[in-house]
Amino acid sequence: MSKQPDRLFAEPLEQVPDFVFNEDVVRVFPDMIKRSVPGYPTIVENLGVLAARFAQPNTALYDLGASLGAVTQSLRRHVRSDGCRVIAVDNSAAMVERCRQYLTAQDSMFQELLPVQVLEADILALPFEPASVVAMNFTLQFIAPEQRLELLTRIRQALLPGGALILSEKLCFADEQEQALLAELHVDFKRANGYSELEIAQKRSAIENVMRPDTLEAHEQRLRAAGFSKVVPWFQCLNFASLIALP
Ligand SMILES: Nc1ncnc2c1ncn2[C@@H]1O[C@H](C[S@+](CC[C@H]([NH3+])C(=O)[O-])CC(=O)[O-])[C@@H](O)[C@H]1O
Ligand SMILES: O=C(O)C(=O)Cc1ccccc1
Repeated sequence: MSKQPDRLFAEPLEQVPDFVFNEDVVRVFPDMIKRSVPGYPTIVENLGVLAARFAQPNTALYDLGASLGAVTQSLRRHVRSDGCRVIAVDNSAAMVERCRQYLTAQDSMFQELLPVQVLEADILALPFEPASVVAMNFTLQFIAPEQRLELLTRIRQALLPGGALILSEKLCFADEQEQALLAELHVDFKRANGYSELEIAQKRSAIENVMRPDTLEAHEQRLRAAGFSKVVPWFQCLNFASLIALP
């Protein structure tokens, strides 16, 4: 399970292809996400702490768009409720294969971890079991905008009273000046983490057609339309934020 530095966009590409979660991305993903998403380690660790408050005995905890299972591992480190199990879902075969290897490694290092099931599936086509916690850590932004409300509505219907959806996303901003400042500060963050101007520019064109951020206000409105009664932002670092949505 070698972890390599992300150099995917280091050399000039004649045409930058759309970003896909393939084997090349899997090999560098832990490095890529840490160097690209300000606050990512803090969000992942605290997601487990937050989840422990909402988790209820004998229920499912979902990690939707689990990638390599960083959130699943955090849930398993922090949630102590009896009879809970984690269902990690991702539609990238390459991610799922490596995620299973990481979770097997976690199992061999710790005792009495929550049982976990890793599903290779499209979350848009997945029937949800009753759940006390649903985590979507930077996944909704990759779902086609016109499908987001229906997905959130199905998640809301699966959530048990007292449970929560924890939703982390890259944000955009209606105010031009705020948008420009936070986008520039995000580029500064990437530079400070060793990405070149070329890497930053090529990555930007790779993700522009596949990752579509919303404003905080759009998230709040849509979560309410999906049936959530309360939306509580608990973290923001530059243009990346995480929200707790209560049923
Ligand atoms: N329709 C879909 N169904 C299932 N999975 C999907 C779908 N669309 C995209 N994905 C998956 O969602 C994940 C998004 S990454 C999540 C990081 C992780 N949560 C982390 O906390 O480390 C975010 C990022 O790379 O910025 C990828 O693994 C996709 O394959
Ligand atoms: O790199 C970026 O600019 C991002 O916004 C986040 C990201 C992180 C990992 C994969 C795709 C997008």
